[in-house]
Amino acid sequence: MQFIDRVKIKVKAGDGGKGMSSFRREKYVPFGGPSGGDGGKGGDIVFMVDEGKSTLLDLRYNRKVVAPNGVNGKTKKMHGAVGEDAVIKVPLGTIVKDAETGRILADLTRKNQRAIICKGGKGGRGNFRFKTSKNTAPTYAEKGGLGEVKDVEVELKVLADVGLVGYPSVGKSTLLSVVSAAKPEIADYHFTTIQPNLGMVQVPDGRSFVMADLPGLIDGAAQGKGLGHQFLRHIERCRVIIHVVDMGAQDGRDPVQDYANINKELEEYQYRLLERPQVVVANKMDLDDAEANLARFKEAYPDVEIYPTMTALDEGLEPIIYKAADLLEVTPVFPLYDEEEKSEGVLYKYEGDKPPFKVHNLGNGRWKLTGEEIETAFAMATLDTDEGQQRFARKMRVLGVDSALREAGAADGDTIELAEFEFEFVE
Ligand SMILES: Nc1nc2c(ncn2[C@@H]2O[C@H](COP(=O)(O)OP(=O)(O)OP(=O)(O)O)[C@@H](O)[C@H]2O)c(=O)[nH]1
Ligand SMILES: [Mg+2]
Repeated sequence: MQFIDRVKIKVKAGDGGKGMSSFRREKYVPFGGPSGGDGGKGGDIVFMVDEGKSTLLDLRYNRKVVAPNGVNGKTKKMHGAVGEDAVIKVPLGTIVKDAETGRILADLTRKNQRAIICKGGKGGRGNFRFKTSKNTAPTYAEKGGLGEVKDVEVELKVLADVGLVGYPSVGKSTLLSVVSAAKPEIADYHFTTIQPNLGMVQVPDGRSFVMADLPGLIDGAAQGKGLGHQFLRHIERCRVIIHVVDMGAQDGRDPVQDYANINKELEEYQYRLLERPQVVVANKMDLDDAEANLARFKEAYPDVEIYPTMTALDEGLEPIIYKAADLLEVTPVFPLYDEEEKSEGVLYKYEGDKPPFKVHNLGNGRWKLTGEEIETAFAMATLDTDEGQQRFARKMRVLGVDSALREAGAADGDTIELAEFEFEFVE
């Protein structure tokens, strides 16, 4: 599940300090030689991976980053101090492009990776450097070099960190709408949400993460009921789950049972989603039976930490945001893609669990892929951003199908079944 977070910023490396022009003046040394020191180098603009970050939110508030200049050279051959590098910390998977040319300046895919995006200007040389046998008293000293300036586009293909899970109409979309700027559709009928919505959540202490509002689950989802597989698949990439339970128990539902049922579906699904850390939310505490239901819930699950909320009234959400951020810090980062897997585009792997995909060998190296879940597979990687849809429509390439056909020895007109395939988006 991905969407694109993109910020344009201006960056400027520090200018080099001026070289000094001066002469030694000492007692008993009437004509001292040149003694002007070199200027310091200007600071570089460095982008660096910080695994603690998952969004580019900081950059939105700081659109111009300037590294300090080098200090001018001094007398007595003393160098000016070097300007410190300005280090811009970004999440793993960030790409830095030149905004004018679109050229990729850095693709930050490794832990602690650093990339110099703008070089600081060189320090100018002081006049003592220009002393020669012919000119023993040069007055000339160099100016410092200018620091590079660039407009850069910083781009991150974001994976959702936190996913909202629960039965339909428990208030998942409402929760996302309150804690982020996202505007998902909210309504009192089931399955209002059929595609994930993503929002950026900012924790008051400065941390931030991406939250996905997912379609509601129902009993039997793990067996594929009610588009269950499609919906559960979205959760695979979320590191932390916010499990929302409706304590109002409308529609004759029982929150105690609901909680167990949803966890059962998570457990039965192939990637053992139940092992993801959960924040359990008791929503709709404003409704009549909610208190009594919550008491029963606590009795049934004395070990479960539960957060009571009235999401629609924006009550009780802050502790949930903190808790989710804390859990993210101790939950491993899902790698965006491995080094080897990376080609020009981002490579996605889809492993089918339902009916395998069928490849119809049309001959002449052409083939057609069909299967119930193909759309889901593609949507999973593109998500429903406008940009994603366009990419989806125009620039996708499925890999490995030719070799699968070859291996199976499929003649023209034959159809083979495929359990998994890889695809990538090509720029
Ligand atoms: N009384 C009350 N109603 C709430 C609260 N939070 C949400 N609701 C209402 O519950 C209904 C469903 O809310 P949604 O946020 O659309 O629920 P959802 O879980 O996203 O539902 P699906 O997308 O269908 O899975 C809406 O009418 C909300 O206004 C709350 O704290 N109290
Ligand atoms: Mg919804």
